[in-house]
Order: sequence, then structure tokens, then C-alpha cells
Amino acid sequence: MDKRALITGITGQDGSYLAELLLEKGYEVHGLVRRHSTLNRSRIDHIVDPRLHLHYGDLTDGVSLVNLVRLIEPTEVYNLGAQSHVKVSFEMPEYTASTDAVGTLRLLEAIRASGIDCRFYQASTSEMFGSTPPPQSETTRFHPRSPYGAAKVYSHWVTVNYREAYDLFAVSGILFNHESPRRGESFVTRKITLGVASIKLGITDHLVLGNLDAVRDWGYAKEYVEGMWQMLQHDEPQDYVLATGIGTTVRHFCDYAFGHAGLDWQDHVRYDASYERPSEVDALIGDASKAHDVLGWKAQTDAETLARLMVDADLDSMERLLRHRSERP
Ligand SMILES: C[C@H]1O[C@H](OP(=O)(O)OP(=O)(O)OC[C@H]2O[C@@H](n3cnc4c(=O)[nH]c(N)nc43)[C@H](O)[C@@H]2O)[C@@H](O)[C@@H](O)C1=O
Repeated sequence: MDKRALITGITGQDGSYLAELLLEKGYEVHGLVRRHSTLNRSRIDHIVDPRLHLHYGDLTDGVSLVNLVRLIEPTEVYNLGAQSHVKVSFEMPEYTASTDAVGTLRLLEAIRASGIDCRFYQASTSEMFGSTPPPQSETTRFHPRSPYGAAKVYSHWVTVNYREAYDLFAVSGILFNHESPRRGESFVTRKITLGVASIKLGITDHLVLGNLDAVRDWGYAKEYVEGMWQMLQHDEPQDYVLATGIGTTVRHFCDYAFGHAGLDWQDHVRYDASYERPSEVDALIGDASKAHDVLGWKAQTDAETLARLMVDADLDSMERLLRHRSERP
């Protein structure tokens, strides 16, 4: 059978890694891209492959989803598109709900109404656990602490519902934080590694952050997209947690990242309350033993290794940029 995937959020960190993985595996890959006056495709620009197709559409536009699903007739749909910034979700709660909650429903309805035989992956998140203390697994109670987390809880349950009600092969991957050199610049890990590179190269001398006590379970995004794909290849549709099982504070991540560049974070990090959230998630540490037992998936990269590889990548690209600028006539 032809393997055809539709990825929402293909221009994001996970979407770009997943597109690469699926092309490697012989898929035809279709990506949903939102219309902007400027192209926002830096993460997929390097993919030159006639099997990659991009389509304008939006999770807030149900008609575009119906038309695309009918046109492409995908065998697998990965719903990675979202307003994914937790703090921004407090500022844009309605847009976040429309994209991250109702958007999933629109996409599921497009699949159901088209009548095609298709497997569905929902990008669920550890933010759904919110204030429920770690370790968190597939059976842990949800108590979201942001409009983002609440919207994702809706999407999680509507995915479960479409599986039960319509016998759709629909799975929900509950992924803990996963990072990479492609991570958006306003998420804390990338903000830190970009800050380290800027300080090391003398562009600035400090970095401003919020809550340093938050504990997150940071893994490497490239490994997590492999887990998404594995979930859709299993005989039974089930939900899985993907995580490293190790909790690290933002403070420790700073220590790893600055230390790797030969710097002391305490000399450079300043606090600003404006980066705090109205309600914070204190600690997320996942138990991914089900993914290991059923799929054979296991995270390979810990937070310290991740911090190092992200600092190296940011130093490298910033140095190249500076060199390029100095060489300009
Ligand atoms: C799994 C989950 O993962 C991500 O959500 P997140 O955990 O909120 O990620 P983050 O990198 O924005 O914050 C991590 C922690 O770091 C603290 N923190 C301190 N100072 C700053 C700061 O300056 N900026 C940011 N962004 N955070 C800061 C902040 O208060 C929080 O406690 C998204 O991918 C989301 O889509 C998702 O699903």
C-alpha cells in the first residue's frame, strides 16, 4: 500500500524531524502550512524531495481540512500543529482553544466524514498533568494549569472518543518536553543555549529568565518523532507517554549549558517576573515504561547532553553568521 502522511505543524521542530523520518521510510509527505506574508519554512527548506508537498490550510479552518483530507487521502495523519507556547496561551486563550482543542476535532471530523482508512496521531503533552505530582504515566490524573494544557486535555479525550465511537485508529502520544537545535527561540532551553552563544561571542553579557525552580523532563526531539511513528505502526491504537524519566530544573539546565561554554551561569542570568506564568507547572517527570515495553522505544539523550549539543549548534550558526557579516563588502 502507498504510504501517504499528512502532517499539521510541518514547519515546526517536530514536524520537520518527522517529515525527514517519513521520507526516509518511503512515505509521500504532505504538510499543512499556514499562510503568512513571510515564509516560515527555515526548518524544512533543506528538504529537497519531490515527495514532499506543502498545502495552505489552517486548523482553525475546517473547510480547508476537509478538502485536504479528501484530496490527499492520507494513510497516516500526524496532528502536530498548535499554538504551543504555554505562557502565550494565557494571553491568547481563545485562539489557543480554537487551534489546540477545536482544531483537533475539526481534523478528526474531516477524517471521519471522508470515510478514508487512516491512522491518526494526536500530539498530547505532559502539560495535561499540570499540578499532579510526578512521576506521571498514561494513568495519571490530568490537572492542567494553563489554557494550553486545558485545550490539550480536550484534544486528548476527543481522540480517545473517536477511537471508541468510530473505531478510528487514533492514538495520543503524551510527550514530555523535547528539544533540539530546531527548538523555537522563546522556549526556555533554546533561549538559554542562544543566550550562552551570544554571551560567549561577546554579543551580549546577560540573559533574562523567569522561574528557575521548575522541573522538566527534557529529551531530544529527534528521538521522540521516531516514537510517534512507532505508535501508528502497532497493531492496536493505544496512548503512550514518551519521556526520559529524569527531572532537571531550569537552573541545572543553565548550569549545563553555560558550563559547556566555560561560563558560570550565575554571572550572567538575571531574573524578571514578567516571564512567570499566572499558574506554573512545578514538576514534570515522565514514566515511559509502557512505550519501552510495548514499542521498544527508549530516550537516549539526557538533559546535559542535550544542552551541550544545542549550545554547540547555536555557537556554530552564530559564528558562521558573524563571519559572513564581517566578510560582506
Ligand atoms: C511539553 C510542553 O513543553 C513546552 O512547555 P513548557 O514546559 O512550558 O516549556 P518552556 O520551555 O516554555 O518552559 C519550561 C519552564 O521554564 C520556565 N522558564 C523560566 N524562565 C523562562 C523563560 O524565560 N522563558 C520560558 N519559555 N520559560 C521559562 C517556565 O516557567 C517553565 O516552567 C512546550 O513545548 C509545550 O508546548 C509542551 O507541550
